Amino acid sequence: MNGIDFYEPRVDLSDAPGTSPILRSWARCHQQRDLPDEPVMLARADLADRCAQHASLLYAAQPEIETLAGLVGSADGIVVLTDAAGIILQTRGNASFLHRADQVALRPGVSWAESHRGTNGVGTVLVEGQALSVHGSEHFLPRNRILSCHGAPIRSPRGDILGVLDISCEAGRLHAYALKLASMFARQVTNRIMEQAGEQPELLVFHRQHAMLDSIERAQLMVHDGYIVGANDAAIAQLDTSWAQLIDQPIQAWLGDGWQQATPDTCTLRTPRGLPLFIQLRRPASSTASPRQPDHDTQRRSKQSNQHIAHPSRQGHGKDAAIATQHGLPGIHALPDLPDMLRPGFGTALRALQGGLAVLLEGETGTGKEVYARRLHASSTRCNQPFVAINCGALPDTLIEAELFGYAAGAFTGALRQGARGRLREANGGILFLDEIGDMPLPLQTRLLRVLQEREVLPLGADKPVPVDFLLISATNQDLAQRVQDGHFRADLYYRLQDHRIGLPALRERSDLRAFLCAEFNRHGALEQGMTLHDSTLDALCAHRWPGNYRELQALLRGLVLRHPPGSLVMAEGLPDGFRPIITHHATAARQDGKAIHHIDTARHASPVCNTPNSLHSTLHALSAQRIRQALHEHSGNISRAARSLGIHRSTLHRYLARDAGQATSEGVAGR
Ligand SMILES: Nc1ncnc2c1ncn2[C@@H]1O[C@H](COP(=O)(O)OP(=O)(O)OP(=O)(O)O)[C@@H](O)[C@H]1O
Repeated sequence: MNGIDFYEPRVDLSDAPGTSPILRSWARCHQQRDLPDEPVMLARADLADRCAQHASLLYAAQPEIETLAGLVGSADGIVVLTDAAGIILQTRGNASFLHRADQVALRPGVSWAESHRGTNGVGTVLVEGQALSVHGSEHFLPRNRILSCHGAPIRSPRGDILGVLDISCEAGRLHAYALKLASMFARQVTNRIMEQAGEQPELLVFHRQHAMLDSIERAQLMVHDGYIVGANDAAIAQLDTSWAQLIDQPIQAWLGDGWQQATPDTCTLRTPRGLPLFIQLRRPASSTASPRQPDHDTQRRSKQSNQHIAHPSRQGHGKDAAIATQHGLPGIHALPDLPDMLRPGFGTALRALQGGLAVLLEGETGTGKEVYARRLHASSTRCNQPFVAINCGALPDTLIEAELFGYAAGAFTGALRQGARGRLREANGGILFLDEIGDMPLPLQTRLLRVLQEREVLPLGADKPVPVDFLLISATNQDLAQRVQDGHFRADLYYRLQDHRIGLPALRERSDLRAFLCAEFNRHGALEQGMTLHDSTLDALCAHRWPGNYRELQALLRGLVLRHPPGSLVMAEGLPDGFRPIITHHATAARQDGKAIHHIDTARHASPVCNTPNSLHSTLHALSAQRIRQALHEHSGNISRAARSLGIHRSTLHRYLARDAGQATSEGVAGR
């Protein structure tokens, strides 16, 4: 049997406790009285949510999983990928062993956290924070002793544990290289996250031996504005340091001035500690600008804002402009998807609209009323005709009449010589969308009612009305019936507008909120940048009220992606003010086929992640809050300048402030 040794599992309990990870784990399991008898598992829908949450990990790990499955599959083994809570996201490999593994619940959706499955090659790796093997009888639970497991933590470039890559096979059939393989492939996942991070930050590769620069042993550093924002474990080992000491430090402190000379061609440098290194710049921050221009952020921001402009789904949605006309744009595929709960009624709404009924969209601000109206337009037979959107709340009183109804030549001083058609006539043949209709001034309501009843417009100064043909969609975030009662809105217009009413649900009412938040986060660039929302962050986001609904969400996600370096595990403390971290000890109810089985204690299992070196550098802890406040004061609140004066990276100061705010908030709550 090539490469397979027979292994006699043995646990030497005579060893002093605490000397081996396996013994420490057994001691923990003995202490824990409520180790569950049955596997703790997620319902299928919850597993799908979990996979959406960890899409960037699954995406980055796929090549390794495929290659490894091919390797270990021939030796009757399987590859297992879990998240940082120990929940299996994916298994691949030998089909007959997959079947056997299924019998011991080594399958997607099951938690292999140590507190659920005892000592094992996933949960114990998470608690110990290191790669290790658990052979046969070393498993705490007798039923798992048919297994040999070799697990290695997958780390984010900032050192947080994102999950475990595990190779499992039958006990007694141990591949001699399994643990080394798992560790190498886990590192390769981190490397890929670093390499996939787009143009920025810069990526430096180094090693003491030239030939190793292209090997899996190569050290990698991500550098942003001269600060280290990510490292793989080979870099940590070669620099003989830890993530906590390295991250957010000036690269100069570790590699000296020589790093400035790094180019795609190999060069050499000597670190301040005298270590000679071969180094290459694998990814310059920008292909056009000099790699180390300080203005990277400006470039990044402008790239984002260009995307913002170019993204068709965001075109013409600005609420600043009172009026927007679009001819057949954007296409339906460019618009955000409708929430599931709105889909069944969409066809009816479209038929009603095309049949000439006035459609009224009601919902809080930012619930997607304009998106819905644009979808109706894009799906209608008038999709190639104009879509004229008028924000009735933003029209200046003086211009209203002329803008909406148009005017005849020479109608008033300053008027265009040839007159103006007015927006209502511009909608001719297409769709008129009256947004924030509840804010329309009363005199205008009277004129609008006449247009709707008679289907003709009388421009200012004209003596003959002009026929118009448009379909009407109105939208409001107010209680129109109440506005009528209060005398602010004409009752007859109110009834004329609502032949067909549609209520748009608030974001917080979405039943698929968790999965939706993950999907939107990925859509905003998190997938490509290897970013993951931590459980605590998702809990806080799901508990938020979202008064600004989708608009607020889009702004938040854009900010999160911009403020965190690629490969980040985004913790709740990294959320802005107002998103109070919620600590849930029984966050996810795990169900299968509708019946409750167990609670998966996500907060508890996430704790190994929280205990790993985190993003805040230790020198920052030493900086007193007062010094930070003083620096901010001295630089009039300018974060970049304050951070520079403190000698830390801007993103670090942002995270510190967010964390500080979070602490202040929870202290405030506790103090009440
Ligand atoms: N289902 C959705 N999924 C993702 N994003 C969405 C969704 N619906 C709307 N959005 C986004 O939310 C933002 C606000 O949408 P929209 O302008 O349609 O809301 P609104 O209800 O018309 O707001 P207001 O009441 O303030 O006029 C837009 O950027 C839009 O792209």
